Amino acid sequence: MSGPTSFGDRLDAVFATRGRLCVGIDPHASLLSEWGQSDSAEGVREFGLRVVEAAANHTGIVKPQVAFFERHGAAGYAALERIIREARAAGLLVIADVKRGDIGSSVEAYGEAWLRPGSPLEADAMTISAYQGLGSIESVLVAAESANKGLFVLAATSNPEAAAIQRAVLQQSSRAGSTVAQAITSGVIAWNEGRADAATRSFGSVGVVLGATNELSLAGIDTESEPSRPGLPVLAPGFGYQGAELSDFRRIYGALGPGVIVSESRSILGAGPDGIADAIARRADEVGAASA
Ligand SMILES: O=C(O)c1cc(=O)[nH]c(=O)n1[C@@H]1O[C@H](COP(=O)(O)O)[C@@H](O)[C@H]1O
Repeated sequence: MSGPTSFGDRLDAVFATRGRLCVGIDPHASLLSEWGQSDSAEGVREFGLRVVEAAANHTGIVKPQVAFFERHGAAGYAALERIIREARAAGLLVIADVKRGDIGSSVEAYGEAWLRPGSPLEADAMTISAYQGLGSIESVLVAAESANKGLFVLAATSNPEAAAIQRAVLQQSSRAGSTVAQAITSGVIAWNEGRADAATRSFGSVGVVLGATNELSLAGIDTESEPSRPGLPVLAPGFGYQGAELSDFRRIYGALGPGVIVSESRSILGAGPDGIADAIARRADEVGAASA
């Protein structure tokens, strides 16, 4: 096949060739110290490049968490630019974990920062928040689609505080009676189904974040019905450090399993610079077995 490939199709190819483990690049101050790096822009850069090198040999997806780079201001951003560039050059799919959200032209500018081809921070996908309404991120949905980029919209996140808002039931709109998480997920599925070439895509280019620690049925997420077409990409943090067990993968995600990206940060990064490659290789095997 020639020509540019949609994010969903690239994700499908990565799943097939490199598996579904995503390594989070979260240079916490405590980890930097364990890794023998200073808590500085240089330290986060060296940490990130080391993770990229190890990930490129054993898995297909990385997710830098922008907050840990933003702590170091402009120099932190320069470090992140380099890490993203090297990760993409090594063939990794990069999900920028930025959790942006705003309205109209403001959110459109966030989309340009992280997804526009040629932007210094260009990634393959970004995390985004639609709590101002799914319509508030329409401009980014459109821009991502035309640039063959991906989005992961927060739906049912892994943190315990999220339930009160994400499980709240909508009073108005065409999705009245749905939970917030369910309405966001249905809206994302509808968007993917509405693309002109949807029938030929294995996965849509827009996914949702569904934390593995969340009780998804209480959030109104349907994990039992036939999967949507194209399939729904699901970014799944919560395994590892936050306590969810890979042995529960099927129970948690059910029919959504084929689209799930297992994302872990501290549980892998804690292996340190000398153990990181083995830790990624081992976890990638475990994720492959649990999701097979
Ligand atoms: O969007 C995310 O990646 C995310 C969503 C969510 O619901 N929960 C969640 O923990 N995350 C991110 O996933 C990473 C989890 O890190 P660990 O708990 O160390 O595996 C952090 O970068 C979080 O910001």
